[in-house]
Amino acid sequence: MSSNANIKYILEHKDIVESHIQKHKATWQPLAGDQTQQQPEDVPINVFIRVRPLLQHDHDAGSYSLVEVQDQRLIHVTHPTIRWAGGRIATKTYDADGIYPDTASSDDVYNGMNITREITQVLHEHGRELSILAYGQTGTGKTFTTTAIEERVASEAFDHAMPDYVVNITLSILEIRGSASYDLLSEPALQPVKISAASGKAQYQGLSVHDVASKEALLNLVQKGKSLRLTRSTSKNDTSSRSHSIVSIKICQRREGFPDLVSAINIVDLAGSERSSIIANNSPERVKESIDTNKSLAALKECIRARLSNRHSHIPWRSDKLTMALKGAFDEKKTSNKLLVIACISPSVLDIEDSLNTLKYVTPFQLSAAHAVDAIIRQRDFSSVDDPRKWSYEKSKAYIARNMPKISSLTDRLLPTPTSGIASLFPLTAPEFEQLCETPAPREAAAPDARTVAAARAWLPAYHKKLQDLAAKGLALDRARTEGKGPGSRVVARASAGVTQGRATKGSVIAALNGIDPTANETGFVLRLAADGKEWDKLERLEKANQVM
Ligand SMILES: Nc1ncnc2c1ncn2[C@@H]1O[C@H](COP(=O)(O)OP(=O)(O)OP(=O)(O)O)[C@@H](O)[C@H]1O
Repeated sequence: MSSNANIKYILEHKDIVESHIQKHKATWQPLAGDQTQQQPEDVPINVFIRVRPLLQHDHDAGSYSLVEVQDQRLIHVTHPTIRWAGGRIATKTYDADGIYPDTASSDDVYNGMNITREITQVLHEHGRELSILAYGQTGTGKTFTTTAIEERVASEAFDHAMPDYVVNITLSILEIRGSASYDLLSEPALQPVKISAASGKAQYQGLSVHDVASKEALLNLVQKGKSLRLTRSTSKNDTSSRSHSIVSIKICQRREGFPDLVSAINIVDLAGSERSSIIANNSPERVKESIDTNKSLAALKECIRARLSNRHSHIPWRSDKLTMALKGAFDEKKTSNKLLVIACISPSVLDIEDSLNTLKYVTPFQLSAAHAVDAIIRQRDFSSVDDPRKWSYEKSKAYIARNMPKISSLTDRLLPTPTSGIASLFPLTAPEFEQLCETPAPREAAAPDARTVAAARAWLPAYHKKLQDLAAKGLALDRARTEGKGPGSRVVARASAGVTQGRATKGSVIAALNGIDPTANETGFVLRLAADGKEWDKLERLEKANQVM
């Protein structure tokens, strides 16, 4: 089923989805006290997640939130999907070093990310580099978040400098647009910058460096430079930044008789990631831009992964301009350098695929030993009163039949003797067990009532019309392709005959929908909707009883 059709269905069935979310909430397991703590300081990367509020365009579309923040380490994202075979609602849990719900202020985020602590360390150690990187789909709050971070970093870079040292701060802002790079502070504006890799680091040709004497001067320049970033209107954001911007603040501290302390802070507002299905509907220029963006985000991921692996893997930082510019963040030799990644996500139904993609991208950047989700699975014991391992044979069998229809045919193998309980399911891992439990129960048969019959009668003409169009289109397509001799033509002809003679059955509809007509998914969705999603079986019985045909 197409993604739009899926979303439409989810929007229209908010009650079902919200009831699933409530049920899932009842199963939340709190983290043990020590697991709620921030990760230790001495890891090279920390990952944070910020959820933006629903925006006006979400409300206008009737959207709602599928994201629940449990606490500062755990977030749950519900993902309903609709297929011909039925709907499925699953909730996935992710963890991070800090998670900020839509109610969190930018100060909450800044404090939670411990940026003040990191800046103090940067200012006290020669050669240390801090990189703060905002990642996420377009329109999720990366610029909103990095702008607030820049404001506070601008003050703290001055405020937390070493006492008795003379402080000299410089600023440069680089913009990377696909394969080209520009100086956002040059005069005249937007001069190209050549980035190359030499002597183990990025070299810039044409990037201007500006002295800043105060917090205000620094912020003015940042605002001026970032206002020149390439923006376009996208479906999610009227002023979407279509480039990566890297604000680099270098701090040089001098004191007579002491070695100089030179350190750096990079604040990176990445271009929004986009899914290929969205990219495909755009102009060739936009398509290329998005492909370049996605390529550089993929290169970034490779470098971060390589940095985290314990195998001293080769770090492919030369593979892209972005990774060259952020080399310090992956430099294994500079163990005190730190990368803070903040993933920005939207809670809206409209964006759920992208939000999941963002979480899938960033959460592996944590060191797995400290993963809170792993910890929960480890700590979970099934010793509560309702411990499934202690269920009787009957209770276990009934549970499988009710909640796990996909494996109910295996019940005899799972529960081979009357003394076996659901514990026979183990050694399924806890997540596998949960996954199975999430499979929706089969629909219950109920006699069609008068309202159902009336509803079915009301939509039936539209249903027939749709099928006729579909069959005609399918036939034409097939004729053109096979001159009426291909195997598909017989299926279409049968479906078509069924339709035109008013004998459409569920089988002929599915035959017509499956693989013959390019719009089959959408049409299938219309039919499902017309049948109110749950009414298909009832309808079939009505058809059989000739009540509506
Ligand atoms: N936490 C938040 N609270 C209130 N509004 C927010 C929040 N996060 C984002 N917004 C609003 O959402 C819109 C999009 O935010 P922003 O431009 O920062 O997104 P972005 O991720 O940088 O997008 P792009 O990648 O397209 O540039 C803006 O109108 C912004 O004000």
